[in-house]
Amino acid sequence: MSSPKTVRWGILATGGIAITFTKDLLVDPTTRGVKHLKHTVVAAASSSSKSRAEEFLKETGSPSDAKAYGSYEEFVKDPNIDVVYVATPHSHHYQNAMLCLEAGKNVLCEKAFTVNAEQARELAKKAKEKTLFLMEAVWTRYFPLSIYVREQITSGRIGPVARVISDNSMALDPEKNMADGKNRMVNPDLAGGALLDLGIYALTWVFQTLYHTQPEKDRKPPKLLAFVKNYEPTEKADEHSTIILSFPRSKEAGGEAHAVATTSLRVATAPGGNMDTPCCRIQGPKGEIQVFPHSFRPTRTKIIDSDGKVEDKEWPIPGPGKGSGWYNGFGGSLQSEGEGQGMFWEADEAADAILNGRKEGKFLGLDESILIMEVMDEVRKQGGLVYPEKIETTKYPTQL
Ligand SMILES: NC(=O)C1=CN([C@@H]2O[C@H](COP(=O)(O)OP(=O)(O)OC[C@H]3O[C@@H](n4cnc5c(N)ncnc54)[C@H](OP(=O)(O)O)[C@@H]3O)[C@@H](O)[C@H]2O)C=CC1
Ligand SMILES: O=C1OC[C@@H](O)[C@H](O)[C@H]1O
Repeated sequence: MSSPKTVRWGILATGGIAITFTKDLLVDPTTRGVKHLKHTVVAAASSSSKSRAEEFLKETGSPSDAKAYGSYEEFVKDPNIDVVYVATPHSHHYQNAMLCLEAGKNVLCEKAFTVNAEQARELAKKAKEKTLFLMEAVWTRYFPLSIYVREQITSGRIGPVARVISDNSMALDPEKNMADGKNRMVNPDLAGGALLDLGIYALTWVFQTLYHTQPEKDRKPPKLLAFVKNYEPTEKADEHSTIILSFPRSKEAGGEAHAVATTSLRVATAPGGNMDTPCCRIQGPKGEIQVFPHSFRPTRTKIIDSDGKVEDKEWPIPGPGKGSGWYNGFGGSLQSEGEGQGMFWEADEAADAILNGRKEGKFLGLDESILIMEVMDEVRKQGGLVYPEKIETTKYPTQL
């Protein structure tokens, strides 16, 4: 077998998820059975200072010759970078990803892809114009667990999916943990709120089971009805959103299917850390597939056939040894020995695409990312949630 090809990553921003992702990236791919590619980190950039980027490279165990930059603009000029991982808040994705694409870099951009669908369309257009790879980093889609669930659906195990109930909620106690309103989870200037941060996963499960499993030519956008409750102290970020969706499908494909997607930063899918309640139920006439929390990093499925037979499966995330641990998304990293976070699977997909000349993600292409942004635009429209113009704009460059 030929030796593995190495893909050279640049990390844009040095916050919580950038640390977690980079540690996962540097886990030996053979520990998860990947032999044809390797990842390395050649550069990192911090908008705060060059010294922060240096500290980040040390903290993540990046190679000692990786270059530290104190400016994103300087960083994107580095000729050694094959692909940039964009790890800034949602508000900044459009400007930062556009900066990378304009500089000729492939991009893996954190979720939510952008603030609105128009920005997502502009990024897709630019990537196409420059023949570059661009993918929204919805890591969960690349979990073996997700692949298995989609295969169970397409193989007809539960019959045509009739209904999906999906929740991603975390009781973050915002008054206690985010009292000054500056935290990215509640800060309107950073496109905060449950919908874009957590709701995207509730929608991910709806879309990857009801939409992505359909043959491409049969996929149709859903109609929806939404309710949004704003977080009172800032009034411009949602504390929960509830979305009812109806997916049109041909009679042969099972006819119209329904979904309910809920998200909250006030109440939890797994209250008190109790993981026994499914975060997603995928229901068909021949049975039900249940996925257990958290919906962004699930590690258990249960399939209950209509005759009552139960298949309960655990999906441990491979290590080895010290993985990145479990990042709770608002300032802390809980180290768990032996497990990775599971972000390496999306990194493998991005690297594989780049090595093979593919321009989009296999399990989440740009059209689907754009459609999900359109759904979130509609939810915000129905709920009256508008972000500041400077982060909704498609004008590039805009100083944020
Ligand atoms: N896939 C997943 O599991 C997760 C994904 N995320 C996503 O990752 C992104 C970042 O989240 P997270 O890492 O938790 O956020 P953090 O606040 O921890 O980090 C964001 C980083 O972005 C940079 N940045 C640039 N401009 C700003 C600004 N005006 N305000 C704040 N930060 C800025 C900073 O890095 P610097 O100073 O170095 O430039 C900062 O450290 C979000 O899109 C979020 O949705 C978050 C958690 C989990
Ligand atoms: O993507 C995410 O997954 C984990 C959550 O805790 C975090 O807030 C979110 O950004």
